[in-house]
Amino acid sequence: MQLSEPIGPVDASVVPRFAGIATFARLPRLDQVDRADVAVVGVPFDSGVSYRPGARFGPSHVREASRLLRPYNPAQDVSPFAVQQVADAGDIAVNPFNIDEAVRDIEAGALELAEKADKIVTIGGDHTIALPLLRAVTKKHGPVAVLHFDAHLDTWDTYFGAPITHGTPFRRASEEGLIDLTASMHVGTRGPLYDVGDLEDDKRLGFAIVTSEDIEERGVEVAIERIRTRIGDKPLYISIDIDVLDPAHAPGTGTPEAGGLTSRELLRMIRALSDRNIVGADVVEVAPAYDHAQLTAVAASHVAYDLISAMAPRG
Ligand SMILES: N=C(N)NCCCC(=O)O
Ligand SMILES: [Zn+2]
Ligand SMILES: [Zn+2]
Repeated sequence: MQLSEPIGPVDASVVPRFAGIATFARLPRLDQVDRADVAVVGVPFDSGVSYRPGARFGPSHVREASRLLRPYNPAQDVSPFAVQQVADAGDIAVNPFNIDEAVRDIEAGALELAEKADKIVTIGGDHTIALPLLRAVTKKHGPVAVLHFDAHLDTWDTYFGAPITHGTPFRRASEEGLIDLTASMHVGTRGPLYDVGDLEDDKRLGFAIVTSEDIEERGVEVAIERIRTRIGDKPLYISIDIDVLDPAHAPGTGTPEAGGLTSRELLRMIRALSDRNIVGADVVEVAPAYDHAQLTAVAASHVAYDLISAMAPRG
């Protein structure tokens, strides 16, 4: 925690929210506050995608859409920028032509940032980046419970022989022992797979699953109960692929799947985690070229805001 009062966002009643350079939620930059309880960092990398490219433009698009966020979050009864120092750490900019080098540099960038920030909320970028982010966060916390919101499993083995892609981060992370597989789960999965073996492989790794259909059939409350029981009080890393939302709520993404969650359902699940031990989070796969009226970026910025709110100290 900081000794002095946190420096909050630019006051929208003094400087109109559409003015000035966009940091996340108009927060100070990390170099303006020295250190932070929570740093928001962009990773503009999308060389791991299997379909539509463009998530490299995600961080700046989400920052633009985050101008409208306000300082008090009634859904969690917390002022997330007043009870902890939150700052924008800019981007970890990496080589778009060399995935191995990029992944090494994302991990190094996250480790360097962790010296100045207790927790990191990363805006992607494609889902490949979850692998180096997990490598970094587990250096401090050991294996973490991973709560993975996504239409996809992202535990496939390889694509075109490539082991590090946006469809494989949780396979590699499982193999490396980064994930506490007794406490991890996918939420919101749906849509066509390659083979029934995809699900068998995933189960063998040890993930539990709450599908989009489960949520439709049994409701969000039941899903929340299952999530809370599964993760317990383990150090928790939350990885949110924005394509967990239905394309109606998040069209701006690279591998959209019909039949997904509403943003209201997703936000409700995140808000139910404010008493858990969240050690880091990412929001990935926002691809502005397919977005309309900032629909996807507004959803992603609110998701990041509620993650930061859920990280805030209480009482
Ligand atoms: N991580 C995301 N968004 N997508 C993975 C899709 C893998 C595939 O193309 O089959
Ligand atoms: Zn996905
Ligand atoms: Zn994904």
